[in-house]
Formats: sequence, C-alpha cells, structure tokens
Amino acid sequence: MKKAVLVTGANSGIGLALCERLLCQDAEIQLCLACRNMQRAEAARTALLVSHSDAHITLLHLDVGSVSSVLKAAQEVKMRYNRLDSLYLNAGIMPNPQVDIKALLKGLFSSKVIHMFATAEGLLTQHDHVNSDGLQEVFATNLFGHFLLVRELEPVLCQPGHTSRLIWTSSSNARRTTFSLSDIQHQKGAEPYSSSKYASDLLSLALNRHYNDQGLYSSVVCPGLVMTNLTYGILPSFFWTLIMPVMWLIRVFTNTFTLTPYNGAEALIWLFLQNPESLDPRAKYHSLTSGFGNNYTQPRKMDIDEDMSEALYEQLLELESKVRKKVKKEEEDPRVHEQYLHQTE
Ligand SMILES: NC(=O)C1=CN([C@@H]2O[C@H](COP(=O)(O)OP(=O)(O)OC[C@H]3O[C@@H](n4cnc5c(N)ncnc54)[C@H](OP(=O)(O)O)[C@@H]3O)[C@@H](O)[C@H]2O)C=CC1
Ligand SMILES: CC(C)=CCC[C@@H](C)[C@H]1CC[C@H]2C3=C(CC[C@]12C)[C@@]1(C)CCC(=O)C[C@@H]1CC3
Repeated sequence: MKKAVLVTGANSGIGLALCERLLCQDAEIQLCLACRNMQRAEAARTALLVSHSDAHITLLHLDVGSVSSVLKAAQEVKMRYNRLDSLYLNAGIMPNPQVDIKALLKGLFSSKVIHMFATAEGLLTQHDHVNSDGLQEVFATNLFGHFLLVRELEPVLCQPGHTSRLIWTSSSNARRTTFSLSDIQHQKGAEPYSSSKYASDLLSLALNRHYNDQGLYSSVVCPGLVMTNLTYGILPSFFWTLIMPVMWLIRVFTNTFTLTPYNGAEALIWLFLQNPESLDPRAKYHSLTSGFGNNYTQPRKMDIDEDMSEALYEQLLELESKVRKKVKKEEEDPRVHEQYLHQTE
C-alpha cells in the first residue's frame, strides 16, 4: 500500500528538503504539498519532479494561519485520501525579528556562549499582530492552525488497525519562560515565536495522551539552525554568507548548526523510518551535524509537564469550539465577519 504523506510549508526551506528526502527514501509515496501560495507550490513540485520524474506529487491550498482555509483544505484532504500515514506540521513564521546586538556581544564573552548559539536565548524578539480571525498571527500559524488541521483530519489519521504519525517542526528556541497558560497566544510578550514552539512541544505530549489509543502518534523535531527564508528574515543572506566560516567553527562545538535544509531535515526523515510506538513522547528529536559534516538524530528530554500540556489542550479545545461557532454564524450571515473585524480593530 502506498503511503500518503502531507507536508505543510512544503514549498521552501526545510519542508522542501524534507519532500526531496522523502522521495529518495520511498519513491512510491503519495506526497501532498500543502502551501498558501500555489505558484510557489507549483515551482516546488516542478523542482521535485526534475529528480523524481515518476513521483506522485499533488498540491493543496492551505493557509495554516486562516481558520476558513484550514477547514476547507481538511475537507479536500478527506475527499482525496482514505488514510494519511504521516502529517508533517512544518509551516512556520517569525515576523519582524530583532536581534539584540548588545546581548549577543555580552554573550560571546560569557560561559553560556554555546547555549546562546544553540537556543538564541535572550537574543531574539519579534513584533506580532492580530490576524483576520482575531488571533495572534504567530500563534495562529505555528500552532493553532495546525491543531485545527489535526482535529479536522481525525477520520483519516485514526484508522482502525493502522498507525499514523504527526511530526511537528519545533525549535531549540522553545522556552518555558516565554509561554504562559494565562496568555497562550502571547499577546503581551515580545517572544511569540519561542512561546508558539514551546506550546507545540506541550501540545504534542497532550496529543499522544489523547490519541495513542486510536493509533495516532505525535513527535517533535528541532532542525537546528538552518539557512532558509526564515533566517534570511533575521539577517540578510550576504551577512550569513560572510560569517559562514565562523558558523562552521561554531558547529564543531554545538552540532546544532546544521546550516543546510538537507541537514535540518535529518530528524524529520529519521522519524519517518521509525516505528511510532517506539518513540519517546517527552523527547525532542534534534537534527545535528558534526564538525566533519556528518548528520545524525539525537533525542533530548523536553522541559514539559503533563498538567501544563493538559491545561493547554483544554484551552485549545475551547478556542476551537469558539472559532467553529463563529465560522458557522458567518456561513449563515456573512455580515457577522465584518462586525467581528470592526470589533477587533
Ligand atoms: N530555519 C531555522 O533555523 C529553523 C526553522 N525552524 C522551523 O522550521 C519550519 C520551516 O521553516 P524554514 O524552512 O526554516 O523557513 P521557510 O520560510 O523556508 O519555510 C516556511 C514555510 O512555511 C510556509 N508558511 C508560512 N506561513 C504559512 C501559512 N500561513 N500557511 C501555509 N504555509 C505557511 C512558508 O510558505 P511561504 O513560502 O508562502 O512563505 C514556507 O513554505 C518552521 O516551522 C520554523 O519555525 C525551527 C528551527 C530552526
Ligand atoms: C556569529 C553568529 C553565528 C552570529 C549570528 C547571531 C544570531 C543572529 C544567531 C545565533 C543563534 C541563532 C539562532 C536562530 C536565529 C539566529 C541566531 C539568533 C534561531 C532562533 C532561528 C529559528 C529557530 O527556530 C532556532 C534558531 C536558534 C539559533
């Protein structure tokens, strides 16, 4: 039976490299690229077909930051597939990032320098905003849209007698102190990216608790620091090229500077090859690259607890029920959405 695999954010960076590597691993898979921009999705499909001309690759329009788009895309997936074997929750954003140069210089001369390069702790802030659904954009894209997608795809992910897997692209930047159960969307702070990634770590644990008995298993991955559109949004590409020798040197000490999307996809591919039942729900699987350029995957315990993950899960269910009610009202009377937008302005 051919495996069906769906990847969100598949048109560039780690998502695209993952698709390439999945096809090298199993040329028979039915691969679905779920992207918000169909031109970029088509370009990615064309690029993949150059090296895998017989591959079965379809496109799906999905803006994971929009509730209506997620619901529509999920309907389409349920029409196309009886079963999904793997769902990669990879799409992610880091809008308007700011590097704290002072903290970077100070960190360079401290004993925590390696930790700083591996996690970016204390170095990065972002400016987030409210989207057209009235949700914080980073939360909506990196976490909530994916949660809603999983919930909607339950019938194709939870098939009797089969196991399916969810694989979240999390980050080493995920930090407990940036996340709060009283502000899960991170409306108040300046580190929405870290908060959303920490929330995905918590959510993965909760999903395992609620869905393992239905054959659905969830894991989280950290791809390391990878040169992609996301990192080119932090510093310009010419700067990264300029400091590449320094980064190769840093890689010798941390192994977390995977640097290329191919290397960053290592743990995502490794998980694809494992029996999901054998995986540790409390581990984050890290893509690592040694100083000699060898790739490997290493599980590391996450700083998460059951109570917090359950509390987040309950809040997400509540929010899901609210947005579903709103969508239903809007379907009945489109003016509700306009009124709603005026209220959130
Ligand atoms: N690069 C790094 O160092 C690290 C990255 N990560 C994570 O890896 C994942 C992939 O990012 P990366 O490859 O680096 O960066 P890219 O920007 O190259 O890839 C992000 C992908 O997500 C897509 N995307 C963004 N917003 C949406 C949306 N609303 N709906 C659908 N698709 C969307 C982008 O589409 P589009 O082209 O249309 O923008 C793009 O395909 C992210 O979750 C990121 O947080 C984690 C740790 C480190
Ligand atoms: C000399 C040198 C390498 C300078 C770059 C300093 C910083 C811009 C980087 C140091 C650690 C990096 C990092 C990320 C972004 C760029 C840095 C802050 C991420 C936050 C990118 C997205 C992630 O999910 C995790 C990364 C951790 C490390």
